[in-house]
Parts: sequence; structure tokens; C-alpha cells
Amino acid sequence: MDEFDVVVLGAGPTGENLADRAHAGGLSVAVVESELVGGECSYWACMPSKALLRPAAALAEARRLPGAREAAGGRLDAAAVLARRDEFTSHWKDDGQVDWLKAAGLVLVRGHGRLDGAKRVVVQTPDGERRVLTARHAVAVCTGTRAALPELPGLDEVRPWTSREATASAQVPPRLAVVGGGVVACEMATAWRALGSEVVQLVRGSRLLPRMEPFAGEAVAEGLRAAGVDLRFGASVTGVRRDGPVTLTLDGGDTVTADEVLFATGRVPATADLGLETVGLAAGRPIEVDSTGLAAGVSGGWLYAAGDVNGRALLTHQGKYQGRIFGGVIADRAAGRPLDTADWGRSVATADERAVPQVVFTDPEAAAVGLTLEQAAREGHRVRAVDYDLGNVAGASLHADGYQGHARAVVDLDRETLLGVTFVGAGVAELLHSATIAVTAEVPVSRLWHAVPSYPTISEVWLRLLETYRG
Ligand SMILES: Cc1cc2nc3c(=O)[nH]c(=O)nc-3n(C[C@H](O)[C@H](O)[C@H](O)COP(=O)(O)OP(=O)(O)OC[C@H]3O[C@@H](n4cnc5c(N)ncnc54)[C@H](O)[C@@H]3O)c2cc1C
Ligand SMILES: NC(=O)c1ccc[n+]([C@@H]2O[C@H](COP(=O)([O-])OP(=O)(O)OC[C@H]3O[C@@H](n4cnc5c(N)ncnc54)[C@H](O)[C@@H]3O)[C@@H](O)[C@H]2O)c1
Repeated sequence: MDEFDVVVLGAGPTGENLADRAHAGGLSVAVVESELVGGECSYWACMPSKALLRPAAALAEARRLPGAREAAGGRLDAAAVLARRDEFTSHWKDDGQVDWLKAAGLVLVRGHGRLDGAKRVVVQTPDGERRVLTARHAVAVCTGTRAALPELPGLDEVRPWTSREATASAQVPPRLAVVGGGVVACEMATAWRALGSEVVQLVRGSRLLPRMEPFAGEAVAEGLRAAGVDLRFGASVTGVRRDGPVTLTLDGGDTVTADEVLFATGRVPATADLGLETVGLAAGRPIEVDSTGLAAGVSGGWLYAAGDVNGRALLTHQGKYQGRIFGGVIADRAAGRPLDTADWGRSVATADERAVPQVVFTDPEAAAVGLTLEQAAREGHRVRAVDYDLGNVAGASLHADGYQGHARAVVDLDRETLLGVTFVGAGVAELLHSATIAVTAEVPVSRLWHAVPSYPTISEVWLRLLETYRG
């Protein structure tokens, strides 16, 4: 039996960060990983998807500039894009991340881990052995999510793509059907269309990116259509069959035929086979935690859950943020050091509730932090939306001919601070962190007047938003 201060289940970005912070706080840490150290993000999510998208964005940007347009007339070289994607995933080998983990002083245990009562983890190792790990202080579950597939008869037999195949495919399918209107669906429709697939995107609802301001989804829809994606709203898939190509039946009776079909229909927490029932929790559900990461409904204060698996914010940067904070909490509690649990304190993940940033890497990009107008109003804030057309900003018109984009700040009228900001347009991804700082630090509008944006950058939109607010 092996004993450690902390046992971490899952070596994705969250588990790595949590383990590192707990170890930096003076604790011995074992990290259990059943697949690749680095997790979904490194091999089948953020990194490969952005590696597929970036060349498409660069080419689209060049085509919006006379002079550059003439030099950028051809199609993307799909083989070169896929080869660069393979470099970013280290050809699905994790040696580099294993080296980091060991250099950080963490002990890697390969295999599938399951809880087996309080502070006990049983690992089924790849060579069939059963290894028991016990934790003196804490077990942290950082097992992430897996793709959710709808219950459609015969779905398994058509071998649908999930986000894994959509990010790792070595071939460009001539025809790709994408089911879903969320982030994965929009990004992957953008990428594979740019790589040469004929793409049909089937959206059950009436808009894209439903968690963002409505204008973001509208602009992304326009961008997809302009790129040649056949985007259909109100289209539910009711049947699937493969007979060479895949045929999808829609609820109105129409059919769609494609070489591959991607179901980008959300995620489920990876908790089905984790032994949660041995500690009194339900399998297959997110592990609910307090803002210090401690799991609700487990006595003794030893079980933590961080990252996608707790359902707070399914993003790598938020998982890493939780990992840093909860890892520190575990070390502080073990040493008997006091926590700082006031809002925005060292020991709580306050940003999860108030200021989650996200960039959707479509063309145009959509970038948002904090609350939308609708969310802010629903939460009872007295708010005003301040809107500005990004195309009127000098830096944006230099960035691309015919630049189209939009910005919205949601102002809390009682405190005169910002509750949320959304940008949509080419190149807005790098603008988002300015908004994240304004929302997180609750910078008063009166002080934002002194944050002078450089001329002529797209950031001048900040000045235009303030002028619009002042009237
Ligand atoms: C296509 C796609 C693109 C994305 N792009 C972005 C993006 O651009 N930016 C962004 O912020 N987010 C993005 N995300 C979301 C991001 O991938 C996740 O938020 C992130 O990976 C969560 O990290 P995690 O460490 O919590 O979980 P994961 O990365 O899922 O890691 C969990 C790890 O736990 C391991 N594991 C699971 N069960 C066990 C077990 N029982 N025993 C041992 N090990 C186990 C898994 O093998 C895995 O390595 C994207 C997601 C998808 C699907
Ligand atoms: N750039 C990024 O930050 C990035 C990129 C990709 C993914 N992610 C994260 O990963 C998570 C997963 O993304 P996702 O796009 O898979 O999930 P999502 O929840 O964002 O979108 C799922 C979509 O599928 C639809 N859907 C669900 N069931 C369906 C069904 N049976 N038939 C048709 N449509 C159905 C939903 O209505 C929704 O539009 C998200 O939380 C996202 O934040 C982030």
C-alpha cells in the first residue's frame, strides 16, 4: 500500500496545476492518469482545435486586405495544417508532460483510479495490477468530461465523430455533418470547412452560442454562411444509418448525407466509473463543490473536485485557476494555516461565479467575460447595455477592409462598474483580457476614462464605449 499526503485523479490541466500547488505547499502528491498526461485539452480539445483553426483565420485575415489578398489566393494546404496540428499534440505522446510532472516532484501512477471509501483509491494499472493508494489529507478528483451523445437508435453503428475524432482526424472528409450549435460545433464547422469539407451544420434551436449575447451567435452564423457552411436551425436529428456514407433523418422528414457526422452535443462528467458510491455520492453526475473545492455531502473534509468534473465552468483556464486555488487550500488545511475565504480571497474561486472569460475561435471570433445583459437583469442588477459598432473604430478599419464587429459592455448602474463585456469581430481574442481585468477588479467607469487605449488599435473601442455611456 502506498501512502501520500494527496492523491489526484486525472492529469489534465486541472490535475497538473492542483498537484503542483499542493506539492509547492509542502505535500507529497501522487497523480493517477488513465490515458495521457495533459488530458483532453492537450490532445483532443484546445490545442489541436486551435492548431486547425489558426491557419484558416490567418488566411481569412489576409484576404480582407488589398495587396495581401492577391498573395493569398489559394486554398489552405490541408496536409500542412494537419501536420502542424500533429506537432501541437506531440503526436499524441505525453513524454514532455511526464518529464514536467516528474521534475515538479510529483509521482505519476498510470491506470484507472477509483475511490474505495474515505481517502482510499484503487488503481487498475495497464499491466493488470491493482494498486491501493491512501491519502493522509485529501483526494482531488480532476477527471474532466467526455462527449455526450444523444440516444438515437443505431448511433454506435454509424461510428459518429465526437470532439476526439473532430480534432484528431488525419483525413479531410469530403462531406461533414455537424450536429449542435455550441462552441465545439461552431469551431469545428469553421475548421473543417476551411480545410475543404462541404459542411452542413444542424442546430436544434434557433441560435448559435446560446450562452453568449445574441449578437455574438448571429455574427458567427453569418460568418459560417459566408464561408459556405449550410447552416440549418430548428433541425433535430431523429435517425441515423451508415451505408458507406452516413444518412441523417431530420424531424421534418428531410435527410442529410455526409461522409462523417460530428455530434457536438455537450459533455458529461467523467464520474460514472469512479467509485463515487463508496463515499456516498451519485455516479455519473458532476461533483458539487464549495468555493474552496471541497465536495458537498462527504464527511471528513477530504474529498475535492476541480475542473470540468465539478461543472462550474468547462474551460481549461478556469480548471487551472481552480487547480491553483484548491491545491493551495489543501496545503493550507493540512498545515493548519488559516484560509482567506472572503470574496476574491486567496482560498476561493470567486471568478468562477463572476468573471469567466471565453474566446470562441470562429471567424469572426466571439469573446466574452462576466454576465450578459439578460443574465445580469435576471440576477436583479440595475443595468444598462452600452453598444458600439467595432467597424467604426479606426484600428479595426485598418485591421481589415470592411471590418465588421460589435462590442457590448453591461454596466451596473448602482456601482458604475462593469458586470460583463462581449466582443465579436476579427482579432478580438486578445482584447478580452482587458475586459476580464475591468470586470474582476470592478474598475469604476470613472477610472476607466484614465485607461487610455493606444491609437490606432481595436482597443480604442473602450473609449467609444465610455463616450456612448456618457452620452
Ligand atoms: C473540442 C474542444 C475544444 C476546446 N477548446 C477549448 C479552448 O480553446 N479553451 C478552453 O479553455 N477550453 C477548451 N475546451 C474545454 C477544455 O478542453 C476543458 O475545459 C479542459 O480539458 C478541462 O480540463 P480538466 O483537467 O478538468 O479535464 P480533462 O482535460 O478532461 O482531463 C481529465 C483527465 O483525467 C483522466 N481521467 C479520467 N478518469 C480517470 C480515472 N478514473 N483515473 C485516472 N485518470 C482519469 C483523463 O484521462 C484525462 O487525462 C475545449 C473542449 C473541447 C471538447
Ligand atoms: N474556445 C473554447 O473556449 C471552447 C471550445 C470548445 C469547447 N469548449 C467548452 O467545452 C464545452 C463543451 O462544448 P460543446 O460545444 O460540446 O457543448 P455546449 O454545451 O456548448 O453545446 C452543445 C450544443 O449541443 C446542442 N445539443 C445538445 N443535445 C442535442 C441533441 N440531442 N441534438 C441536437 N443538439 C443538441 C445544445 O443545444 C448545444 O447547442 C463547453 O462548455 C465549452 O465551453 C470551449
